[in-house]
Amino acid sequence: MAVFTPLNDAQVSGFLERFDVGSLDTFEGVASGTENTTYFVTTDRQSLVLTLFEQGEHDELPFFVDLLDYLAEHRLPVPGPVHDRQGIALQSLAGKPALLFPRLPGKSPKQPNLAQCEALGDALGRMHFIAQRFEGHRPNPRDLHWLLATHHQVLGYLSPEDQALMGDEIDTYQGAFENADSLPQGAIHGDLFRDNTLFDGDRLGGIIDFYNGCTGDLLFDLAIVINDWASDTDGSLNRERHDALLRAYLARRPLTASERQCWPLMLRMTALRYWLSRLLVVYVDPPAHELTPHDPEQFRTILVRRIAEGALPLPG
Ligand SMILES: Nc1ncnc2c1ncn2[C@@H]1O[C@H](COP(=O)(O)OP(=O)(O)OP(=O)(O)O)[C@@H](O)[C@H]1O
Ligand SMILES: N[C@@H](CCO)C(=O)O
Repeated sequence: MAVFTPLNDAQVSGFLERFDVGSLDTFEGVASGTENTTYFVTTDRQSLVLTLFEQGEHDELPFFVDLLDYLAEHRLPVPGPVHDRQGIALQSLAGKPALLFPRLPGKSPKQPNLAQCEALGDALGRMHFIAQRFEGHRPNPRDLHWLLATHHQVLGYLSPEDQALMGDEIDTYQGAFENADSLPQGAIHGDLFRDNTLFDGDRLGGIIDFYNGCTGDLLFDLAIVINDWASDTDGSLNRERHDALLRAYLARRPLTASERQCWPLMLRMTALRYWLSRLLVVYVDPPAHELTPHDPEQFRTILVRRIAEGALPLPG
């Protein structure tokens, strides 16, 4: 369902001629994905991914290209965009902005094992370490300001208890984060769920889908990852996955005192960030296609657990 723009053989072959990647063998639309059109393309030389951008702010695409270039240059497992014969990555095809990527190996883990959690923690720690020196800038579109400005849109769909829960939480974050010492900032992925990683066995083949990438608190990114990778189905933290991921991360980038202090609340704020974004998809801005939206309740459950149980001790 992720082929919003159909392409024919002539369009794809003509497109590939702009690059030094060989000539077209086959191409097929990719069914997963919800926002962009994605094709797997094979040439006589390599496997590639062609993405056409269907929505979003197209003037932000250079930020994503620069970030992926930068991370790939630093040997992070990300798909560095292929540049054409003139050195340009960002293209146009069928009237849409288009990028060509190497196809990375592996598939997304639904239930990551401890070696996979460790591999992801290590890569994220390395990524955050070097991302602090990335010079591009894009404000975090899903930070506390966004929560404050947007949550009113869903309150009318919630029970009185959930309205109070959401409102009280946002008040708490405001009080705490606005008075906290500043947190280390850098380029962040912004949505590093399991389905945005590819694993070949225990080896991390790649981190993909950087289109929520932005400049923000590194801790925000880490909390998103822990809530997705280390939550059990009842929302509570799974100590083994939590420790495997964080031990590897902290070996690459230790947290500051201020980050350690903010950690329990950051886990709550990023849980609420997804509760809210999923509620917006369900009630306010449903997508034009028939894919089943992600369940907001899952992140309400995680939020309630984090409030009741707090964070686990950081390993080491
Ligand atoms: N470089 C790559 N290597 C291998 N597979 C890829 C690559 N890029 C994308 N894919 C595959 O294409 C799918 C869709 O890509 P992507 O996640 O970028 O699309 P999207 O429409 O933004 O989806 P989402 O719903 O995750 O936001 C991925 O789930 C993955 O299977
Ligand atoms: N990772 C998001 C969807 C893509 O932005 C979610 O689970 O709600």
